[in-house]
Amino acid sequence: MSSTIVETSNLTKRYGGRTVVENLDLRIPSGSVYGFLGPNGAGKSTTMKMLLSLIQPTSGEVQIMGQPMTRATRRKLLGGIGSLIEAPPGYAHLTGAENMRLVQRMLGLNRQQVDFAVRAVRLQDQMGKKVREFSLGMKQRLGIAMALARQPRLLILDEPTNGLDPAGIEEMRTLLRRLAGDGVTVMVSSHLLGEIDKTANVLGILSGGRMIFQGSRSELMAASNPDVLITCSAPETAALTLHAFSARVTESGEVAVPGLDNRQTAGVVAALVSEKVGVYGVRRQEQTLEDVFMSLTAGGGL
Ligand SMILES: Nc1ncnc2c1ncn2[C@@H]1O[C@H](COP(=O)(O)OP(=O)(O)OP(=O)(O)O)[C@@H](O)[C@H]1O
Repeated sequence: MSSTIVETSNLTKRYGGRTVVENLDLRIPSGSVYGFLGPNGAGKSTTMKMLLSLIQPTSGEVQIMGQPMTRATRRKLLGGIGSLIEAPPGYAHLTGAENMRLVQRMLGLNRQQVDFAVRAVRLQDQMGKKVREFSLGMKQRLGIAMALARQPRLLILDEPTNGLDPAGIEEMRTLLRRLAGDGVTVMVSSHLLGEIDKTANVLGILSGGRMIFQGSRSELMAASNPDVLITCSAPETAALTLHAFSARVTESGEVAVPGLDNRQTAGVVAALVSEKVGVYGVRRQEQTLEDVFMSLTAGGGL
């Protein structure tokens, strides 16, 4: 069995002359929580809709569970995928239980499957309420229960934390982790790294329709190249000496030099010493994952 549950090659979507998803090579390992990140408009929803065959790619391929998504395989493959795209589904004037019964009938499921899904999202005590009385978080969880009822191997969730308060976000995190623990692969999108970085073990970062990073959190941190900060006797002179490296003096009086590897750092220090600048200290700027994400998506790539 393939250890990659979703794989795309050169997946591309154009609307008119505009390319909104470009040559995407997505790799979602089986059993992972895959955090699909990118600013609004980056193309996350469009990609998810292509994975679900809701829209047709302009070019490129989608493989799910080792099989290409085609007209012939579509029905079977979609049977193994649960999804929540756009606003949570569910009829507001019906109760949670009535909504779930509709799903049960539509998909030809048994009672146990529905009960399992409702328990998985911890809604079993709220099912008598009308959906219009649900909080947004409860509506999202009901939507996930609907997606889970068919016991999918893959769950695709588009921004399930959108509009949730911090407690709701935390609840969603716990739920996704639990699902992954039960063996469901979860692909979840967000425009906020902080909302999914603790849940996801693989990250895919999209910017302007292109994948600018795909890998683990630690790979993302390793791929970043934080500024080198130099404390020295004559910051202005140092910045001038290192003008070619785009050095600048920071507010705290250090000299910040971007984009240096270790060898270049040693060269820069040697250059300062030969200019008779006293070098007191050299360190890398501390970066959070959020900093790396922000600079990646702002700059458009690694
Ligand atoms: N049917 C369509 N026709 C034309 N352009 C579209 C269509 N659907 C999406 N787009 C454009 O494609 C780009 C990507 O949209 P998409 O919804 O995939 O982004 P996203 O990353 O999911 O962002 P968001 O979080 O805001 O939904 C946007 O610029 C959007 O305007």
